[in-house]
Amino acid sequence: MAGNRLTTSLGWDDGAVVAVDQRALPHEYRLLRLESVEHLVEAIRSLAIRGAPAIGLAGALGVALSVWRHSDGETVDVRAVHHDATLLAEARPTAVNLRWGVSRALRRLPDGPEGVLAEALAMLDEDAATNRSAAGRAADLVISLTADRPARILTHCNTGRLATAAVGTALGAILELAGRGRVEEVLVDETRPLLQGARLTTWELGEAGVPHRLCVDAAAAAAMARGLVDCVLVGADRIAVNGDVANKIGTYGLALAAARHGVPFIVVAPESTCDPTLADGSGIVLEERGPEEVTGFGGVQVAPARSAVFNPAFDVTPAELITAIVTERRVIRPQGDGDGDRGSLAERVAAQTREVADFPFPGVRFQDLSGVYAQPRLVRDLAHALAGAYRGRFDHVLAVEARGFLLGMAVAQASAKPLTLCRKPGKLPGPLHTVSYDLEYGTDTLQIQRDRIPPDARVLVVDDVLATGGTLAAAEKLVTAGGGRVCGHGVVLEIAALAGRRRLYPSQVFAVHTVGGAK
Ligand SMILES: CSC[C@@H](O)[C@@H](O)C(=O)COP(=O)(O)O
Repeated sequence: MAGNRLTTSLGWDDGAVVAVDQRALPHEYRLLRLESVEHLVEAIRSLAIRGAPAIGLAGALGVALSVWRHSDGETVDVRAVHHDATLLAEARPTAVNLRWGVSRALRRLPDGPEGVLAEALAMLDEDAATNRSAAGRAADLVISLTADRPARILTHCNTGRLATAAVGTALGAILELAGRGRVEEVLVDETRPLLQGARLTTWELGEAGVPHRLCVDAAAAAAMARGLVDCVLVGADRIAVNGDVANKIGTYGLALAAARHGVPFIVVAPESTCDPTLADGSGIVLEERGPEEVTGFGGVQVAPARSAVFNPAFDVTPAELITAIVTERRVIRPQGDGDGDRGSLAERVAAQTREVADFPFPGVRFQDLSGVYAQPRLVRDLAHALAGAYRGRFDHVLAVEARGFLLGMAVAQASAKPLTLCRKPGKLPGPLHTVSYDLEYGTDTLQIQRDRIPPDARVLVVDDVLATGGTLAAAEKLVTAGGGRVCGHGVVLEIAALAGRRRLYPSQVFAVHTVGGAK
């Protein structure tokens, strides 16, 4: 088969498993023809075939190979097949997909070689459909959680077509986003020690023409701190019932950094990666690999000979650090799932917003967001969306009294930036900056303390509703009076008919949800 290209990362060819040799990429595209279970097991152990979905499919094809080898046309040596199945299932311990693939193919043993092979090939087709569905769902979620512009995405390891039978999981979602014009750049962790990111993900992104930059694993947290990442997308090797996720070593550190910087952390995986037997991640066996993967680099010994080595291939990310797990069937919110979590952020806001006629004065249609504040996860997602819209462009949050305080605090926490309160008269001890302005109904005055916002600070102004823009324009004047600079305004709801956006021009406005008219 050498010289040919497979349309998938692995398949079946006349009594043999064929697979792209992922050890040789990106320098050489080499195909393996594996005619014995022993060779297939070795290919899985040595990461010639790798990635949870791909090794699951390899396990199923391996059972087909075993039945093929141990059949005389009339009967199958069932003992020998079960022996091979055990070897296959134990080739690597962490990805539950491997056992899933082996046992699913084994269930067709009574149907003989053709039945088992048909099952394995059906699983390849299913994986393609699974990839498409999960990738589309994850892309929708990323768009709903990030600002209305192409996203900067960080990914780890390789979760693309090499790791699956089709477009991939997390990388599939990235390609889907790129197809929708929603990717500015992908930061690719090199993924020490075996460099699946540097060798394989960059290769796949290059072939797909998606802009990307490679970084050392240790640069990921710094990239988030510098506001270069809007979202982290990774795959998984095993997902416990509570949402703890095992994935390539380094994933846990990424999740910690993402939580620190308010960056959404999304896992994309097939349902076959979910392990219903494990209540949480503490029971996941984490593969430890040989010391030579760490002591050397590119075939050159870099550490002193016989250095002791700690080389776990995977880690477990606790559910509490994960924004969402997306499969082909569902979006799981490990921190809690409720009706309010479904749909885009704008739809969720719309569902929780009530318009009240003639309040507080006749002729005014009041937008009551009380329902929004009653949904803690919605507030968290709003805060991440507002902070994400200006990521890397602000170092201070200003919240406007009164309902803006609720949101401003959440944005300050999500972005780890200091918060200043912009208050009505008589609430703050001086010295103060004061501005009076016209309201949609009447006039009002706002104040901030003079020493709160450092000179030259880049300030994100947060409020719940943008109506005429009078309040936010006044808040902007207070910021500039203190020597600061407004980088933009963030609101949950914009009433377009009142043209507040025009009043604030040229300052940028990010609104999660817009309603047409209200007066
Ligand atoms: C769609 S692949 C998902 C995971 O399997 C992937 O992120 C990963 O950790 C792979 O590890 P590997 O050791 O390369 O098999």
